Amino acid sequence: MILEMDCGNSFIKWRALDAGVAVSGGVVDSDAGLIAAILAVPALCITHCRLVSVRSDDETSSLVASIVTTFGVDVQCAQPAKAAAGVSNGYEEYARLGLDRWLAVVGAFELSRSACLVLDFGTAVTADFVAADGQHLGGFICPGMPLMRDQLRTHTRRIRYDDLSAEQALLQRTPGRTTVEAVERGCLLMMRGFVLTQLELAREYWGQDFEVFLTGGDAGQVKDMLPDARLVQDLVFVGLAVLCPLP
Ligand SMILES: Nc1ncnc2c1ncn2[C@@H]1O[C@H](COP(=O)(O)OP(=O)(O)OP(=O)(O)O)[C@@H](O)[C@H]1O
Ligand SMILES: CC(C)(CO)[C@@H](O)C(=O)NCCC(=O)O
Ligand SMILES: [K+]
Repeated sequence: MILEMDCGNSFIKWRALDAGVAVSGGVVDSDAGLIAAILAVPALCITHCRLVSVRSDDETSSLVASIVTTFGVDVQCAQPAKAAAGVSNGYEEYARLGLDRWLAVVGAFELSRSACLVLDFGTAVTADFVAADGQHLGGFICPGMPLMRDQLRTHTRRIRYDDLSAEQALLQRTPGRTTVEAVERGCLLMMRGFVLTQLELAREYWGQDFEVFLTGGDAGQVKDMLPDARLVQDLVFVGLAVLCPLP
């Protein structure tokens, strides 16, 4: 079985594949939580492991060490590249492009073989543009919902509310009549506005001739704006499998 992990800034997403099929997986918020979650699944026999991390080298090495010790397997870590799988990295310094973005772009191009706009709604929101010939043009990074709401909560005196009322507030998009509604809906509209500007740019480049890929925890909050977009929650894993093939 292959164990694969996507180590983001807030969460680690993991899953175990048996003959290419996901047999278990989850989302955890710490290394210890990850090991515990995997050990809690009966009859998981991990033989190979691959991961992508946007964390610091120290944090990533420490996670790799825990996996090696606990499961006795080698760990392949996705590495930056100037070009791979038909995609050319568009960054001036290719190694500075976030590896999750690089894998998502490789995954999207693998699935579409056409021009694509890749939108990731995680802790940060990112957009990446890939032309039909595989040239990555670059992209945009801005705060996602978790960062936007935390900035407001941290830097104001009177914005305070709990997670449950936040969830409730997002069920509608009319102007907020409570603080929680005003903040949650305001941040959501920022994110949705971002989507519109990215679409506008993609249309300037490619007309109607491109595919939109959505991924990340908050992708569901914009899906209705893009009926033709492909919501691929495991897009980073698609790219990871392309760049770190395992038997
Ligand atoms: N099952 C889930 N687990 C964790 N977060 C979720 C889940 N479903 C939705 N979310 C939302 O997704 C967002 C986090 O997205 P995601 O997990 O893609 O990012 P991340 O790994 O924290 O960050 P990044 O990949 O950008 O470094 C949060 O706003 C969270 O509320
Ligand atoms: C932007 C994030 C945080 C999104 O997860 C990640 O891709 C990252 O840390 N990137 C490095 C900076 C860059 O991509 O230019
Ligand atoms: K991500």
